[in-house]
Amino acid sequence: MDSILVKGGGPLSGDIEIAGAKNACLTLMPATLLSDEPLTLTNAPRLSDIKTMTALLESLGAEINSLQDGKVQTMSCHGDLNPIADYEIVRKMRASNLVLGPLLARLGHAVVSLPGGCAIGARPMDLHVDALTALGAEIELRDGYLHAKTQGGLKGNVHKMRFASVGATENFVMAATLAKGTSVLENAAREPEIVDLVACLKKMGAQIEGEGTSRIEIQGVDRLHGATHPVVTDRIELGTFMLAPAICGGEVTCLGGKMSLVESFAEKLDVAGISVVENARGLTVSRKGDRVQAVDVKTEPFPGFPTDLQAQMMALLCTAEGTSNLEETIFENRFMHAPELTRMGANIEVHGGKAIVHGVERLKGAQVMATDLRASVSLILAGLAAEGETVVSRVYHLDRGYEFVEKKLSGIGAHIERIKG
Ligand SMILES: CC(=O)N[C@H]1[C@@H](OP(=O)(O)OP(=O)(O)OC[C@H]2O[C@@H](n3ccc(=O)[nH]c3=O)[C@H](O)[C@@H]2O)O[C@H](CO)[C@@H](O)[C@@H]1O
Ligand SMILES: C=C(OP(=O)(O)O)C(=O)O
Repeated sequence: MDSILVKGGGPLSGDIEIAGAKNACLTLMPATLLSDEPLTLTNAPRLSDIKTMTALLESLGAEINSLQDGKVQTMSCHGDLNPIADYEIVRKMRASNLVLGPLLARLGHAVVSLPGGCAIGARPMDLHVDALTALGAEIELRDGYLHAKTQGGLKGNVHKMRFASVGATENFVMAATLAKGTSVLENAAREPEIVDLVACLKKMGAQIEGEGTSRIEIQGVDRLHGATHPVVTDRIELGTFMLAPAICGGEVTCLGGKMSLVESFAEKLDVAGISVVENARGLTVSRKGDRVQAVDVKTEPFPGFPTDLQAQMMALLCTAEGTSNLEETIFENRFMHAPELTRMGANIEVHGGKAIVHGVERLKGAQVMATDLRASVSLILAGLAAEGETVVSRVYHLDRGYEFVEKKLSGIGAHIERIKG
C-alpha cells in the first residue's frame, strides 16, 4: 500500500487547478442508465471512485469510453441491461447505491447490494428505500441485497424525507424523471451536486423544478435522450486546497473556484484570519496575520459547513491561537483523524460528536495512518505545516477523492512525494 511523505516547510504560492466534483460525477454517471442514448460528461475528475463507478455501470450493461486521460466520459446504455449490482463492486463505494433509482425507473426492477464506503458512520439505506417506496416500488432486503420491483412502473407521489439525505434525494429525482405523473420531494437536500445532476437531467429532457431548494417537483416523461454536460467544480477539493496556504502561509489561487460553492466555509476562514478573494480566475487565499485564530464549527447539510471539510478544518485549527469547538452532526464516527493529529502534537479532546481543539504553536512530523478519505488529506495538510517529516500510510482512501494530489501540491511549493508500497 502506498504512503505519502510530507516535509513541513515554508509558505506556499502559485495556482492550483480544481477538478470536477467527485460527488457530482458519481451521481451523473448512473443517470446514463435512464436513457438508451449516449451521455457525455466533460470535466470529469480522475479518481479511483470514478473507475469503480465505471466498472459497476459496465457490469450493468453500459458501454463507457474514457477520453482525454479520463477528463471526458462517454456512456451509453442502448442494449439490454443487467438489473443486478453485485456485492463485489458495490461494497467498494457508498455511491454505488445511486444505480438503484435509475435501474428501477428504466427496468421496473433492480437488485442492488447494500453499499460499503468510508467507515464514518452506519450509513443505512432506509431513506432511499422510503423515497423509492413512495414512488410505488416494493423493496425488501434479502441476502445483503435490496430487491426492488414495481407493479407496472413507478408512479408520481409526494414524499417528505425525515432528513435531507443527499443520496436519497438523487435516487428519488432520477427515479421520478421516468415515473407516471408528478412527484414532489419535500425536505430535499440542496447540495450543488444535486443542482448539477438536475441541470444534466434537464438537458436529457427531464422536467424538474426547485433544485437547490428543499422542494423539488418532477413531471415524469416517457423517455430521456442523450446529452453532454460539464461536471461542476469540486467544492470539497476546492476547500481542501484553500486550507493549504491558510495552514502554511503564502498566497494560492484555486483556479475555477467560486465563492458560491464554499460560502459557509469561507465565512469560518474569515473569522480564523484567512482572506479569500474571488476574482476572474478563481479564489485567492492568504493568511492575514501570523497565526490563525480559533473558531467554532458545526457541520450541517448545504448551505451549512460541509462535513466533508471538517477533518481538514480541524488540521488548520490544531495550530490556532485559542480553543475551537467542532461539532459533527452528519456522521456519528467522523473524528478518526483526531487521534492521528494528536500523534503530531495536537491537543484534541473528543466527546461523542464534539471535539475541542486547544491550539498549539507547532505540530511535529510523525507516522500516521489515514482512516478515510478526508482524514487522509487532513493529515497531509497538517504535515505541510509540521516540523520535520510526516508519513501518511494507507493512502488508498486519498485516491478515491483527490487526483494527482502530490503533483498539485508540489506545484505550489509543497514538499510531498508518494512512496510506492
Ligand atoms: C457520493 C456522495 O455524494 N457522498 C456525499 C453524500 O453522501 P450520502 O449521500 O451517503 O450522504 P447522506 O446525505 O445520505 O447522509 C447523511 C446522513 O444521513 C444518514 N442516512 C442516509 C441515508 C439513509 O437512507 N439513511 C440515513 O440514516 C447517513 O447515515 C448520514 O448520517 O453526502 C454526504 C453528506 O454531505 C457527504 O459526506 C458525502 O461525501
Ligand atoms: C464521505 C465521502 O464520500 P462517500 O460518500 O463516497 O463515502 C466524501 O467524499 O468525503
